[in-house]
Amino acid sequence: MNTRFSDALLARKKAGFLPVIPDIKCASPKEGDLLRGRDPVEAAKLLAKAGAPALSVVTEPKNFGGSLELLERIAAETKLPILRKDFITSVEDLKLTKTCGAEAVLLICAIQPFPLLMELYGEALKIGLEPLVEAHTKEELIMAGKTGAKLVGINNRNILELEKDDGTVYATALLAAYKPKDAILISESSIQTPAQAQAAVRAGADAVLIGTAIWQAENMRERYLALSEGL
Ligand SMILES: O=P(O)(O)OC[C@@H](O)[C@@H](O)c1c[nH]c2ccccc12
Repeated sequence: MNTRFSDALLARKKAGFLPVIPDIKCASPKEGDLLRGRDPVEAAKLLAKAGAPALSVVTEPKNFGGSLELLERIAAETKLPILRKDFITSVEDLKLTKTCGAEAVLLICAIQPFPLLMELYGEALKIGLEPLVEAHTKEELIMAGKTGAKLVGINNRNILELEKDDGTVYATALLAAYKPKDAILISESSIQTPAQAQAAVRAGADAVLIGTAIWQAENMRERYLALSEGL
């Protein structure tokens, strides 16, 4: 039996760590190439060894340099529950997500009307994927609640601007009060320091999702460990 994505986060929290989900992201529209010669599969393995309870893999190719092949390789080689991060808008895409070995899938409120979001949410569950419903505004969080989401993300940046804006964890602090009751909350994007990760948790997040700050570190393992401290 594979571990569920959300259970892995809660287990890490119980063990006394701040659950940090590393985002395996090859490039960012804001920062450009993030790999700087590193192999993303090796980096995923290194972060798994450092204690990451779960991973996120961005598969969008044009702006983020990802691929489904990358997802497949990381799922096979790390055995961790993986979230597929992309701009998913069809049931077909959900099926592919499962085939490639993901446990969870990102559904972004901002990119689809509510009926489609609802359909994708239901289909994801049927296929055996845990949906992470991502919001950036109060309205979107309320929309996430209406889907019945148990796993909710607050994106501190605006994904519609391809995250070129400067987000701050303040977005999590402002919006956390509107999260669906009993949902597990993940604060995503623009978290750079241990203090910011801790601030997101104080604001109500159960876990944080961090890409750029880990990739920009000279020593990814050390940066990962520093961000996970202090629960
Ligand atoms: O690199 P950062 O600022 O730590 O952010 C990671 C992640 O949250 C961000 O890349 C992201 C959030 N939602 C997305 C949807 C698609 C692609 C990427 C994303």
